Amino acid sequence: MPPIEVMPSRERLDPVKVLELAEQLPGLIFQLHRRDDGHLHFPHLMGSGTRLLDLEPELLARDARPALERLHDADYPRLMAAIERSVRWCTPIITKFRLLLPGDICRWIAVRAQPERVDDGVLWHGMMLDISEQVAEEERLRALSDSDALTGLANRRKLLKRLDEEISLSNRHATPLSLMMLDLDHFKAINDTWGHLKGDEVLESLASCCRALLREEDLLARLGGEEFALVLPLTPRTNAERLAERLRRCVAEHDFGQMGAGRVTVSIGIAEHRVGDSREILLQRADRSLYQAKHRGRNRVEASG
Ligand SMILES: Nc1nc2c(ncn2[C@@H]2O[C@H](COP(=O)(O)OP(=O)(O)OP(=O)(O)O)[C@@H](O)[C@H]2O)c(=O)[nH]1
Repeated sequence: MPPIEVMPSRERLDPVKVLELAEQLPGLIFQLHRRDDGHLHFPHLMGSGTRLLDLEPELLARDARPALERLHDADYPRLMAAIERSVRWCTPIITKFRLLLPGDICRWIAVRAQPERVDDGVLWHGMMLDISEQVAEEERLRALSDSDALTGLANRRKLLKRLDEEISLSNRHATPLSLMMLDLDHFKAINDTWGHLKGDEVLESLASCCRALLREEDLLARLGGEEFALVLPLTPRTNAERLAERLRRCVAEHDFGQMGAGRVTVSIGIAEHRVGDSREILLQRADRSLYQAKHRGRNRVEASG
């Protein structure tokens, strides 16, 4: 048997074989040219990824627009800005974008391209790879790391992140922001009397009860155990108090199955953000209000702000 030449010398490389190999590559390799007048086209496109585009390479060799028109609306300006930055500073393009394909299919594509100045503009040598599966996995993991397994609500981590964002918006635009802390009353007794599983059901029902009364932009999170928190953007203290009273009543009147209505109650503490205060201070003030609600008899709302 003749020996297999694993790595033939460059001179003896068969150009046809090299082209065949390039066409088999997952993803695609390309050259993108930008003329000084801004016109973009792909002089070369190769690899199995060209089939994904479903556009004639000859067409794209003259004009890149049919491919660019397939970009997701939110990604088009970002990619154009990355191209312009690359032209200006001669830095590589390293980004990802969504491509909308016929049949409402959306794929995430990673691109990496090295610019080179040529006589009439800039020429990039690059590659693109379909990374939709990795992006979906990343999103799944992110959702898991941001949510509470029992109730499906946001967890403490997500709440703190969102609170930071809302505090910064409230500071910048002087818009109202309230934070609510909710804690089930005598939950230990519920567990002890009806069992831990029933306790879990109560926590899940409480989450649904609250969710039904909230706006899209409100964020309800389970901080742990029987303690919940609610971020209320654009909500002054008086409105938060009204909502808290509705939540309190909703829980007190809710029928939690075999236990009967009126056996589960919640205490609620509210604090309205004061411009300039830190996240920790807002959390402490809401906690203090909750403590007062417990101290003054439970199944009630207290606010500071
Ligand atoms: N079923 C269930 N119970 C939990 C969970 N996490 C914490 N708990 C229980 O919640 C109870 C909380 O008890 P405490 O902190 O004494 O509070 P409480 O009995 O609600 O009393 P007050 O808050 O003062 O009204 C404990 O018995 C915990 O075991 C959970 O995920 N599921």
